[in-house]
Order: sequence, then C-alpha cells, then structure tokens
Amino acid sequence: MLRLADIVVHYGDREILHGVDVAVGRGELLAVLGANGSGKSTLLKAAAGLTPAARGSVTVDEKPRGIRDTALVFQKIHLVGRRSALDNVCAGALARLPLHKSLTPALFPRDVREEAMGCLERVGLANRAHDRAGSLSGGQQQRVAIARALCQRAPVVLADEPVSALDPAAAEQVLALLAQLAHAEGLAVLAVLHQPDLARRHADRIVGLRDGVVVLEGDPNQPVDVLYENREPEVATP
Ligand SMILES: Nc1ncnc2c1ncn2[C@@H]1O[C@H](COP(=O)(O)OP(=O)(O)OP(=O)(O)O)[C@@H](O)[C@H]1O
Repeated sequence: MLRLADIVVHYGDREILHGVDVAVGRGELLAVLGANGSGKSTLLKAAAGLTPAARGSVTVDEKPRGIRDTALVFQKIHLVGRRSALDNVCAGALARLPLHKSLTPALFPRDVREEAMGCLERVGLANRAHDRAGSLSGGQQQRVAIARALCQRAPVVLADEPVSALDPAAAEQVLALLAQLAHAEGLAVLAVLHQPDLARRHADRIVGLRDGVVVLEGDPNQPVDVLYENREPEVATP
C-alpha cells in the first residue's frame, strides 16, 4: 500500500538518499534502522511529502500520495499541554472540518468528539480523556499523539523515533500499540527506530539504511551490525 520507489533526495549539493525502494503493506509495522545520519528521517520525510524527492515516487494504494494519506507521530510530542487529551485528539480531525469550525477548535462538533473518544479508547486512554495533556506521563502523551494520528483517518502512520524519549517500559508499550494498530486495523506503519531490540520484538519487517542505501531488509531477527560498524562519527553542524 505505501510504496517508495527509487527515492533520491538532495540537501543542497549532497545526495542523501540514493534511489531507495521501500514498501509497507496494510497490517504491517516496518521498522527503519540505521546509524545516525544514514538517512532514516529523510526517508520518512519523503514519505510524508515534507522533503521533495529529486527522483522517484511515493504512492498509497498505487496512487500518488495525497495529503490525507499519511499521519505523523514524532519523537518530540507536540501536544497542547494545557488542553485536554480529548481536545488534542480532536485536532487530528481539523484538516477535514469546514473552515469556520477549524478556526474555533474549542467547539469541536459532537461527532468529532465522539470519534476522538473512540481513538483514545483504541490507545487505552479513554479514562484520561479530560485530563490536561501536560499532566500525563511521556508514554501516555505519545499514546495521545497516536490517537490524534488515528483521528486523522490516514491509512498510513509514519513515526519518527516515536519512543526515543521514553523509558524502556513506556517504549515497549508504545511500540506494542503501534504493532497492534497495524495488525488489528490494517494500517501501514513505518517507524524509524534506534533500537534494533525493539524492532526485533515488535516489527514485522525491517529495512536497514546505510549512507542513504538500503543494505538489508526482511526478518527483524537478522543481524544488523553492518548498519552500525566502521563508521566515521557524524560531524555536528554548529
Ligand atoms: N535539512 C537538512 N539540510 C541539510 N542536510 C540535512 C538536513 N537534514 C538532514 N541532513 C543531513 O542528511 C543526512 C541524513 O540525515 P537524517 O536526519 O535523515 O539521518 P538519520 O538517519 O535520521 O539520523 P539520526 O539517527 O541522527 O536522526 C545527515 O548527514 C544530515 O546531516
């Protein structure tokens, strides 16, 4: 369903992705692994339409990716901390509300609030719907962010290091949730991860990037050392 074909991305004169092919099926969690600077986030941004590709195509169900096809979940959880969890999830529906309603998000229509409550149920947080998002733990906030992505009704969820800021137990829980949503609801989930162990436990398949090239693909239990060995350290930009 999500297919990235022959993706080439440049930043300035530098080619970062050199013709990458990745496909994620419905009902599948695909983990993208690779060392710092290997191009994982760039690949995800290309999938989201946030980075123009110099070459290649991104399709969903064999049609060019539309803006409503993909929902994003980030490492840094962008919730409005003083609003309720429910309001934050309702915001996922903004793109499909008529303009006058999206300009007054304090008054989300009842059907949107009901749908958002359903999304919170799906991530196991219906009982916290009316709590301020800022009062929830990091893992809970990430689950609210996932509920907001569900409320977008996108068939593809793109998650950029969704558990990097979480403690080990919360990380397991959030990845298990993403896998369950993929399997139970037929979503295509592409998650950039830094932890091969988590990919082994939760992903259906992995793709390994090294210097902008796919160097391994398939079984999450395969050795992934080649992704991380003999590398020059990334030079930090000032
Ligand atoms: N906006 C940008 N402008 C210029 N170069 C960039 C930009 N974003 C990323 N890069 C460079 O592209 C390369 C790939 O970066 P990317 O963030 O995709 O890697 P990554 O595998 O996600 O790394 P990390 O694990 O550190 O997040 C790096 O060398 C990075 O410095």
